[in-house]
Amino acid sequence: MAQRKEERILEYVKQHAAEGDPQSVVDHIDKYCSQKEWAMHVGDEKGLILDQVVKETNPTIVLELGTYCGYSATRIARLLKPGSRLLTVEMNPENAAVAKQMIQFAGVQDKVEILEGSTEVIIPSLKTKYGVDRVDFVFIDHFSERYTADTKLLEECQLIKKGSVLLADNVVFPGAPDFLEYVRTCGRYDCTYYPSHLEYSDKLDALEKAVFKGP
Ligand SMILES: O=c1[nH]cnc2c(O)cc(-c3ccc(F)cc3)c(Cl)c12
Ligand SMILES: [Mg+2]
Repeated sequence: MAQRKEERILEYVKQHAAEGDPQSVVDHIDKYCSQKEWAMHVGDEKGLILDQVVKETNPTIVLELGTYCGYSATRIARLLKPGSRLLTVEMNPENAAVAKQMIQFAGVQDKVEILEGSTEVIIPSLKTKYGVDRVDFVFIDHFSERYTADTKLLEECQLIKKGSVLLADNVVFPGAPDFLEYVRTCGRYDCTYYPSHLEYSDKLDALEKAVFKGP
């Protein structure tokens, strides 16, 4: 029996999902985490909203804050057009190791790069160290206490441009009240609220989309 829950999830996927099939990986993580062990993936219900926003944005460069086991990285990467890429930031090295294997098993490793470290250090290095000019889509799903600071950092580093889409998870549970206040009142974002439920639960949660209108 693998020691950590995240390793047990990976083991279950490797034993039951179809290798090279990202949808199968996503479906099996959802199956395991709804039936056996709850885990903080964006999940199937909010995942459908994520899918819809990714499809309507059709991004070339995606930034994800909070990789965890690679569920949403796999979910997003399966929708990306050829030549596009997803950079995902994870500060927990054990989670990054699980995510790397999950993404590899799903066969989306050519589109996904895992950046290990904290967002406040990595975001300012994206242009110089990772050759990023602008990001088209940001999935914010790390720590709600960092949502506002990292959004301001993306603006200050000129990593988002007019039309860049931010999509934040957990704006109801655990909640990100200062983030909602900021994007809804600073005057630089067009915001949309998507009510849903916490992953694998009937607790209320929601996603907030904030489209940047420019500096
Ligand atoms: O920390 C999180 N980062 C990114 N997504 C998260 C998420 O989707 C859910 C939760 C959560 C919610 C309720 C609960 F009882 C335990 C955990 C957390 Cl804590 C995070
Ligand atoms: Mg989340």
